[in-house]
This record gives sequence, structure tokens and C-alpha cells, in this order.
Amino acid sequence: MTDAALPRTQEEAAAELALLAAEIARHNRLYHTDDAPEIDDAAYDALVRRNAAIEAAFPGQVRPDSPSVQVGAAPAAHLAKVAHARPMFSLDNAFADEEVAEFVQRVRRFLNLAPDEPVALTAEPKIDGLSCSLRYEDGKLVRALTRGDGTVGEDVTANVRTLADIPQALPNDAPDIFEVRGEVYMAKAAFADLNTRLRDAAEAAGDVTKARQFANPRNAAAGSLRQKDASVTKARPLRFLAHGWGEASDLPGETQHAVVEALRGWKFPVAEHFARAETIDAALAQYRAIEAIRADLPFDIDGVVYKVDRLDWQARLGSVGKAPRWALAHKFPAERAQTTLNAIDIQVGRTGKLTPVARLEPVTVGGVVVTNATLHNADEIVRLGVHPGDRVVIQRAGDVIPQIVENLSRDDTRAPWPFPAACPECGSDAVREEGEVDIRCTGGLICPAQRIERLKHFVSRGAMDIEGLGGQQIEDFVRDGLIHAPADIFRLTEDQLLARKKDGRVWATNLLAAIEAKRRPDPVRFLFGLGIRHVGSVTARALLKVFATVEAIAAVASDPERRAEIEAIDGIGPAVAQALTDFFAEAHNRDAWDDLLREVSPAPYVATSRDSSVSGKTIVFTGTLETLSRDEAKAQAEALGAKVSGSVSAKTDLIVAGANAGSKLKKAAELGVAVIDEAAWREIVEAAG
Ligand SMILES: NC(=O)c1ccc[n+]([C@@H]2O[C@H](COP(=O)([O-])OP(=O)(O)OC[C@H]3O[C@@H](n4cnc5c(N)ncnc54)[C@H](O)[C@@H]3O)[C@@H](O)[C@H]2O)c1
Ligand SMILES: [Zn+2]
Repeated sequence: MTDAALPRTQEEAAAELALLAAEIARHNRLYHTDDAPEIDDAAYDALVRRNAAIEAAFPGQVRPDSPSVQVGAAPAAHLAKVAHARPMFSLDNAFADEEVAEFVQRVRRFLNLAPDEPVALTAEPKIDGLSCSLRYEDGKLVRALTRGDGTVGEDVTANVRTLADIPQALPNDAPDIFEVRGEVYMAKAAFADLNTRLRDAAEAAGDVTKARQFANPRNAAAGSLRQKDASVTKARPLRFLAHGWGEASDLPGETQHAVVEALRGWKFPVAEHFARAETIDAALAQYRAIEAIRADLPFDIDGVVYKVDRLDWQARLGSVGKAPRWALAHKFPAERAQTTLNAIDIQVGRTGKLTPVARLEPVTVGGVVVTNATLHNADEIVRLGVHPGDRVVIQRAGDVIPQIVENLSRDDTRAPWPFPAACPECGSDAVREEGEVDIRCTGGLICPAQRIERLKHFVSRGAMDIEGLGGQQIEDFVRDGLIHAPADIFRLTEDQLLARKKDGRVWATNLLAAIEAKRRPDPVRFLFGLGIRHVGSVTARALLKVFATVEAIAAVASDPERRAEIEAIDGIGPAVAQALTDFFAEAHNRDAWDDLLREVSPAPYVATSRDSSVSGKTIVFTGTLETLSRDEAKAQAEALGAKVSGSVSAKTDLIVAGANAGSKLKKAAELGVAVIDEAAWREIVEAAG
């Protein structure tokens, strides 16, 4: 993505920078605040480099909220916010040796040093954890803060007190005020154990879907430290390594090296591979030495940090944007290896998405044996031109699922690998919707891969809302063969229930009464509960407004000739029409539907209206929305009383921009129209209830 051509005009640059700012802010929030990243670090870094490249070419377009000047993400709401006495910075990145030489050149130029004046650096591992500032006053630990957005951190004092690595007090000769800064991290082995424990606990609780596992040790450390309840932190195996300091009334040395050694003397753990390097070559040698032992280190590292050793020079160099001028993170390249692609398997997700998985001849990449790699989707298979038997290059970056980055056996005269046309779990048609990359099973209600999720959705609060019938019970009933499809819920008998629970008479009576109460369900909830793709509650309501009953909708959707009637509805387009037609075209679904309608009779639709913060406004949706179809988004807007328009004009009040929004954002910037991202839109919709 970094290699893509730069924008040609100021407008294009402004538009792309606006999108990048929104996109990077979203990933920062997911990564730093929620500890649940959606993309790997290499993909994230590519976005950041793209942003930097455009800013370098169009300096006039740098935004005040540019990702190049912002550190981390806003503090989490559940922790107290405290301003840092000295800001906590990020680090500039380098990937190539030349960039390290350029860094030293910049330092020389800035300090106006003579060409023969040596610039000594320290070099040490860049630990993949989260930075934490520990404030000692009169020798006592008084406060611990996370980095937060660099200016305001989160108060984690109570949590930090549970870490055995962190001294509660400094020696008597320590300065009155001293902030030790370093990395809270989780060792690799401890991380693996924790994830196993979390999964087991979730399974024991019957809650497989919500099993909260961490993506990597860094997220695990951040999630474990940033707990509201410090006793949770205490149970997590967190460690600490000191690598710097913040406010200090006095310093125990004149070089980086000397102060860090003093920290070691104060009983703070300091990286073992912390060394001073007099020359660039010595620094690079240290980098290679650390890279060579990377896999053997007990914790994850993603590079080496160099710092100008002399503190008087550090003070003169200061910082620019979000990073000090006197430090540099030299990142390790992603780890790669060659192997053979043995097979391509298709996994069916809980939402029916078919995901191809590459089964590999086992190979060691960066100390880890890799047997599977993700292939993402059918397009990726075509793009790589892979077939079973091919030699491929795989890459592991930032400890995420390995990917295939190159096909060494590529031969474009071969036809692409045939992606299955049917779901491997249930045999229903697998279809790809227009404009979508994913291929999905249309078996919805009957697909075993989707069954539990579908049934849980069917009984959930927003859908049929059957009191006393929760996710756990659905799982138990499905596992024990009591229910397969929604209709079975209405055929549960008292005997069946009593056989499951000792002294369960009251429970059985109540549950059966709750089920009985839903024999004439609200039609919107009923239709939404079926979990037909693109048919959320807003779309369900829009359909019912026109067709009045669910039976009428089924009749229209079952007749290809009448498809235009669905597409013609305000706020509903081809995607919804397609999804409905696909659903009813699948014989299994038809059977499940007919069966269900023998048990329940949804009421006809009665119109209601809703008010919201966007009532009466004109909204334009642009770009690719991730969680919503364009049609559903439109329907949502209309349900909230807003008008949706396809083009930006002076009458536009609000733009909701997804990825790759392009020219409309340009226009919006010219007209000064407010732009929000998809997440913000969802919040508006949710707020309106
Ligand atoms: N995957 C995602 O969605 C996503 C989103 C945001 C950020 N990220 C990743 O997070 C990183 C960016 O976050 P960042 O701003 O914290 O930058 P960074 O992690 O690259 O570098 C700055 C941090 O390094 C840490 N550090 C570790 N060892 C150190 C040492 N010896 N000396 C000094 N500092 C040391 C400090 O905590 C410092 O704040 C990138 O690796 C990026 O890929 C990923
Ligand atoms: Zn299926």
C-alpha cells in the first residue's frame, strides 16, 4: 500500500489523509483502548507509512488530528485519567540499516557536531508490552500511569502494586521525585497459559462464543494491567522492564547508560541485552545479536531501540511530533519461510462465511512451527494463484496468524483453484453477493456450523426475546438433540425439560409459559430473528411497512419475477433483495420456515415512528461500510427520520464515510460538511434505540 502512487492533487491528498486519520484512529482505539486489534501490526504500520508519505508530499494538508502527531489512544473510561508530569512519547521507526545511519546523521546535523565527533548510542530490545510510568515521591511509589494518549494516562496504581517486579520504594539516596518508565509485559509462556485458562473457563461456563482470548502477549499485558479490579491484575503473570524515566528532581548519571544502570541498582529489572555502542556499526551488530536470540527470549520483542547516550544531547534534541529526536526503534523484518501447500480446507464460520485455510507442510518460522496459514477469501486464492502442491513463502508478523505472501509455483496458465460452490458443512449453496469478497453458506437455519448462533440470535432480546431461554440453554438443547431448528423450540415438552433438571418443575413451567407467550410474535422481531443476511431490524421493519405480513414477504421473496418489488422499497436495494431471494430459494430454509409457521403466527405489522438526533437531516453514505450493507445503513437513517442522498451538496448535513470513500470526502471538505465514521454512525443508531 505504501508503494501505491501518491495522490496527484491537494484535494485527493486531503481526502485520503482524512480517511487515513479516521481509519488509523479506529485501529488505535481497537489496539490501545480495547486490547483487541483487528489487523496485524504490519498492516497497521503500512497505513501509518502511507499517511507519512502523503504528508511528506503534501505538507500543507497535514491535519491537526494527524496520526503522525498522536500517540496511542484516549484513556479507557473505566480508569481514572491523570495528566503526565512529562509527556510519554512513542518512537520513530526504522526498517533498514541505512535509516539508522540517517538517524545518526540527523542527530549530528541538529547538534552541529564535528564530523569526527563520536555519537555513542545505547541499544536494547524493544519489548512488546505497554509503557508505564511509576512515580516515586520521597522514595515511595505513589502513582502508576499508562501512556494513554501520551499527555493523559490511566491510573493503574493499585494494579501495579501487585507486580512483584516493581519495587514499592527506592533506596534512601534516590532523588525526591523520580518517575521510572518501562514496559509492563507478559512472557510468551505465561501468555499461552493465560489464553488456555481463559478458554477453559469460558468453555466450562458454556460460553464458547464470548471466550475472551488475547491476540498476542502485548494485548494480554495491556488487558491484564488495565483492569478496574486490581485483584484480576494480581492473578495475571505480569512482568516489568525499566528503560527510561520521566520527571526527576535529580538524575543519577549523565548518560542514558549510567541512569539505566542506576535503575538496575535500585532493583528494577533492566533488559539483559542493554549495551552501549560507540559507532553505527557497533549498534547494528548489537541489533543482529539481539535478532539472533529473539526466538529464545522469554518475551516478545519487535525490534531494537537506539538512544543517544549523552543526556545533555538528548535535552537539546528534544522531540518532534509524537517522538523524541534522540531515539529510534529499529524494527525486525517479518519472519518468512518456504514450504509446501498441502491442501486448502474450507471452514464455515458462525455467520456462514466460508474461509479458506491453507494446510502447510510444517515449517519453523522465527522459532514457531507453522502448519496453517490464512487465505482470507476466494479473491486471495486467485491473487496468489495457489493450488495444493505449490511451494509458497509464508510470513509471520507480530505473532499473528501466518499468511502466504508469495507463490513460488505460480503458473497463470492454470485455472484458479475451484472454490466450492456448496457449504462443506450442510451442502447448501455457497454464494457470493455482488460487491462482496466473502462467500457465504445460504443454509442459515439448518447449517450445523451456524445452527447454534442462529438459534441464539432467534431467541435473543432483540428478536423473539424468550424469557429464560438464553445462549447456554440453546447450546445444551442443541447438543442433546432437543432442538435443531427454531420450530423445535415450540415443541419442547414438560417431560423433556423435567428429565433435565432435578426439582425443575417451576423452571419447566415458566420456560414453557415464556415460549407459549411467543406464539404470536411481533413480526419485526420475528423476521429479524431469522438472521437473514442484511435483514436487521430496521430492514425488517421497512419490509413489513410495505408488505404488512411475514407471509407476504415470503411470497414475494420466493418469486423471482417479483424481486423488483423488494428493490423498489425506499432504503432497500439489490443486496437485501438478493439475500431474501437466496434465503427462500434454499429448500432447507423453506422447510424450516414452513415448519416454524406451523408453530407460530406472527402478527401483522402496525406502524410506529421514532425520533432521533438525525431526524430531518440529509445524510450521504460513502465508501465501503464494514458491518452494514449500504442498504441497511440507508434504512437505518430513514427509520431515524433522516433523508439519504447519493451525492454531496450544500444541502448535505452529514457524511458517513467507510473505507476508500474518495471524491465525496473531497467535496465534503470543500463544503465543510461534517464527516463521521461507521462506528460513530452505529453509536447514533444505537442511541436512538
Ligand atoms: N494492529 C493494530 O491495529 C495496531 C494499532 C495500533 C498500534 N499498533 C502497533 O503498535 C505499535 C505502535 O504503537 P506505539 O505508538 O506504542 O509505538 P511503538 O510500540 O512502536 O514504540 C513506542 C513504545 O515502545 C515501547 N518500548 C519498548 N521497549 C522500549 C525501550 N527499550 N525503550 C523505549 N521504549 C520502549 C515504549 O512503550 C514506547 O511507548 C506499532 O508496532 C503498531 O504496529 C498496532
Ligand atoms: Zn452451511
